[in-house]
Amino acid sequence: MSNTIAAIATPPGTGGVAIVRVSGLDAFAIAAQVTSLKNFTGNTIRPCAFTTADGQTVLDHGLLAVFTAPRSYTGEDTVELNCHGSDYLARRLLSEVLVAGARLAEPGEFTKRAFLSGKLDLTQAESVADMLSAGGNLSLNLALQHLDGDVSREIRRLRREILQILAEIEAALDYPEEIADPDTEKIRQILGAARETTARLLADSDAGLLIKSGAQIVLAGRPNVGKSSLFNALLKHNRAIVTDIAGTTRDALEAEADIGGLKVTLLDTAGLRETTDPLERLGVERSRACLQNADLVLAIFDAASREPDADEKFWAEIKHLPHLRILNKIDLLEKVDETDSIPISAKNGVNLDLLGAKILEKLNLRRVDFSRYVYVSSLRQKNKLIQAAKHLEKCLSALGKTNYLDVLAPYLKAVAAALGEITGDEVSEEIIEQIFANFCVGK
Ligand SMILES: Nc1nc2c(c(=O)[nH]1)N(C=O)[C@@H](CNc1ccc(C(=O)N[C@@H](CCC(=O)O)C(=O)O)cc1)CN2
Ligand SMILES: Nc1nc2c(ncn2[C@@H]2O[C@H](COP(=O)(O)OP(=O)(O)OP(=O)(O)O)[C@@H](O)[C@H]2O)c(=O)[nH]1
Ligand SMILES: [Mg+2]
Repeated sequence: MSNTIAAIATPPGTGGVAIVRVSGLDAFAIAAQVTSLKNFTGNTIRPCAFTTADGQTVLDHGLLAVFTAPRSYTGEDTVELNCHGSDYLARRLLSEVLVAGARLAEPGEFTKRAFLSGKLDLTQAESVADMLSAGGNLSLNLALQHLDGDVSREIRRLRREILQILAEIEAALDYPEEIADPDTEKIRQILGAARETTARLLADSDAGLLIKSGAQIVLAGRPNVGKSSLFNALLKHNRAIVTDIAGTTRDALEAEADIGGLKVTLLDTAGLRETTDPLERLGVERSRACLQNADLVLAIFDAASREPDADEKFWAEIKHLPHLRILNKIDLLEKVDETDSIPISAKNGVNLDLLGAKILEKLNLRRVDFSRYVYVSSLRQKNKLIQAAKHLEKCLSALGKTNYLDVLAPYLKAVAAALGEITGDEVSEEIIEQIFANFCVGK
């Protein structure tokens, strides 16, 4: 099987430009067959003709980007055929590249090669997929932090300190005559600091995971309180039908919005009330199902039409869920005197920025600061951190009980192994396969 891989790197459909990527030992030989160029100099992009593999028929006039190993994304010789952005043309060029000797890349295989050649570590490689799915400024900055290697640097620094202690203990064990036991107090200090760092990383990982996945926010309330109006206002377009008839929304409506840089899935639901209308009742059932999966429920009340009993009944359903209380239609009031709710007017767009800030605060994302902290953002990384923290605890408790430092060695090794799996410094082939299998073709 050829070692040289190829794929279309751009999405299907019509666009300005489409890119066919080719990476591996035969990349230049293949490019010589399917282009009018014969010499390939690294870090150049040149106009040329793209042809069939037999060189007989011109298919397009485009640009060829050339990267010579190891100075490329994959670390291998790479060419990128930049053709006119036709789906057909890109697929045709890819098939000529395959005729010329490449094989189709597997999902994530370019990035996997970048990892295997040491261009990216595992947290960086994982972040490439996160860059592609970033749906707001927060998730973009989070992915970028991983891509820049900030997370790896912090994890590697921790791991180096653990390995250093391990080395000192083992040296003293191997050469008891010449090398003194390392200082217990110093070890305690280093391990204590490592415990603090892992605890901080774990505490912040929920923010990282939420930023990456985006939050599910459900708009709930009695009929006619203005759920659909707020839905439209947050989306900045009139997606949902708004009328003054109670029971307008039947099915749950779902749409993506950007709230303070956070990617959010907003769900507009049918107003919650007892009803004999079978259609409306199905809608109410759906509303209740949505509530259970919400990261946050916006519990909306109507400032102009309070119905204490009905409001209380609705509130009883919501109050045990993560929620914000919202008082809508404040434009109809002379003065707002409720302090436990966020006063807004969905219709006039009043206080929507305040609502956005409160949403971020409620989701614990208000203090996210990429310039000061790193955020673990995958369950895989988080689970490894939990393992590292567990073994660190064992080290610290053993350290309190004995002066024989060699009992620490297996725990220290386990900490280092868990940290090494995060960055990919100690990782099995199986895990690597699993990570890259989730990528798309061409990445
Ligand atoms: N056309 C194109 N655009 C792209 C990519 C790509 O592969 N091709 N990328 C793919 O995701 C991203 C950019 N990532 C890249 C990272 C490193 C190198 C690279 O050639 N690095 C060399 C040379 C560095 C240099 O000359 O300064 C190296 O690291 O040695 C290329 C792309 C986004 N845009
Ligand atoms: N004055 C005022 N009217 C509002 C405001 N928000 C919504 N309304 C009006 O309230 C009525 C109901 O609004 P909707 O957004 O359809 O309410 P809903 O909660 O989705 O209602 P259902 O789907 O029936 O449960 C409409 O006539 C809106 O124009 C507001 O902030 N101020
Ligand atoms: Mg509605």
